[in-house]
Amino acid sequence: MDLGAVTQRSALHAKPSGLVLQYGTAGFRAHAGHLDHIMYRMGLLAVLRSKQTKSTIGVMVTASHNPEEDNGVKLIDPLGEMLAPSWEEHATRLANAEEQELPRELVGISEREAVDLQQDAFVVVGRDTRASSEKFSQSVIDGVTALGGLFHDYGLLTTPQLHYMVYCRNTGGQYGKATVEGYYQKLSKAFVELTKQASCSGDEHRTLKVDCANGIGALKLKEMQQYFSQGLSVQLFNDGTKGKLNHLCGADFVKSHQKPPEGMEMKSNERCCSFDGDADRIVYYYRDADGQFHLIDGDKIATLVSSFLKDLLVEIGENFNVGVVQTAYANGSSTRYLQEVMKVPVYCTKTGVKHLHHKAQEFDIGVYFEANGHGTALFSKAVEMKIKQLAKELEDNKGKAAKMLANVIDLFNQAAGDAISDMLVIEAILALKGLTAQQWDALYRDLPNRQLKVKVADRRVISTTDAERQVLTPPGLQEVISDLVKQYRLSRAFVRPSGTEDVIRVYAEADSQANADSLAHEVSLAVFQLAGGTGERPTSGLCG
Ligand SMILES: CC(=O)N[C@H]1[C@@H](OP(=O)(O)O)O[C@H](CO)[C@@H](O)[C@@H]1O
Ligand SMILES: [Mg+2]
Repeated sequence: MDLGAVTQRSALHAKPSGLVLQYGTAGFRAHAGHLDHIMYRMGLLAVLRSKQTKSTIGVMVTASHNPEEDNGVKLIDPLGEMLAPSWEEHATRLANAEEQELPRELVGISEREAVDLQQDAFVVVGRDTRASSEKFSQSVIDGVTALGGLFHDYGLLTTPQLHYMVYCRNTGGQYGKATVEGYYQKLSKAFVELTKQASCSGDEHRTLKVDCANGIGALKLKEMQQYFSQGLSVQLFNDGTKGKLNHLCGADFVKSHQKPPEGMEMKSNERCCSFDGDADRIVYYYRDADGQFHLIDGDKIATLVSSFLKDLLVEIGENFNVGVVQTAYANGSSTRYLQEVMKVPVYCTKTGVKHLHHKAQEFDIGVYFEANGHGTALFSKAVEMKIKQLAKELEDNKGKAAKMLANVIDLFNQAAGDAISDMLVIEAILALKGLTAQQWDALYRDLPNRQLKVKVADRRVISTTDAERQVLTPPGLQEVISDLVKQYRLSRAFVRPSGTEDVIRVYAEADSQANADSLAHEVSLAVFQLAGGTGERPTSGLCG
């Protein structure tokens, strides 16, 4: 390791004194002014991880749905997955080390992780459309080359596209070609094949309105649309030509405010969807004939997808085990519908896609979605091979179903939740089933719910268990929450420290919106009192 080069260059990427950042649920995120040294150091860390795993590692520069002024960075592990937890700790240590400590930290990580320093390293880099992202990707590359690593800079990519590239590169091209063109072709081919099988009753040429959050999704969807235009026309809004990234638009805005994005013209009963700023989340929505807005979130996407997959499995007569993975934020109605009506086993994990992804890998077919629209479906290798073989062998309706399944497998991005891939999956399913957005929405009715945020002096005072549904500390808080919940019908509430913001998140649901709001408010007050709230006491009627 040429530690001289590391030190020399680190002076060009100086750490602001006193700044402490943590590798959280989605890597590092902060105001862009605080991040240059982090980028450089993540380039260094990616080299060590690449040497240790003898694989290509990804580094994505993005802050997803956060404001334009922020930025962030995360590492992508060999199979397109989020960075392993023990390396998250290394990332945090490296990020916070003083400059003169850097060489020692790098040696320490290499020793602890038994990194073979003679091994070559290869890192792929991608970035979103933020003004600071281009310069930051250069800082990452500075870190990579300081440790002698080789790299490929993909430039502008959606986050899931970079996950896909990493996965392709580390599986010898079996998963697909590791180019943007390869991604477009693989997904579009599967989509066009699928929609050819649809009877297209009524809606001969399908159209969809897409709010791209003024982000990278707009650029990539514009490039890609010619590949799938046979099966779907997309009309892009908030494409970045005028508006500001994530400002009053995008999947996070629509989900948390439960209203349409600015800048989109919605006619009644038109199917619309929103991506977030790095295009790894998607939510759908429509306005009914009375002008009322209806959100179709990640829970309903998981329901649509798993019911479609189950029907196809019944048709071909295969009894694979299908599981759905959610977090505590999943609407109670969705969990009940999946378990009681669809008879699908449902599991709850901690928030953050890495937890859902790992759980989903335990099934033959694992479908996972966060309520906010981040998710995908995973198919075990054995299942994938079996289905692709059946698609060749079976005939008639069974053969048709097996071919559909084979195409759906290719259409999902199994490396990560992906707004573009999920959009095409959903559009194909709706076309094949002849469903309108309203009919999809009518599968079950969401329980009214409310999310709030509470500021506390130190959010680590709240610890949780049972997939974040129960509070362990501070003492007494869980009892208060349980008592409050008992005072409402069909109610549920939990609190947890956010992994991406310095707040405690409060979630409540109940039989009416007024009751969900009131329960969320009372729980917020309990958090404020028992967990060291700062600033103003929570007032009722606040939307988190
Ligand atoms: C309630 C909620 O939506 N939480 C989000 C948010 O995490 P927090 O730990 O709640 O801040 O950001 C994560 C990363 O994007 C995402 O995975 C997660 O679902
Ligand atoms: Mg995102």
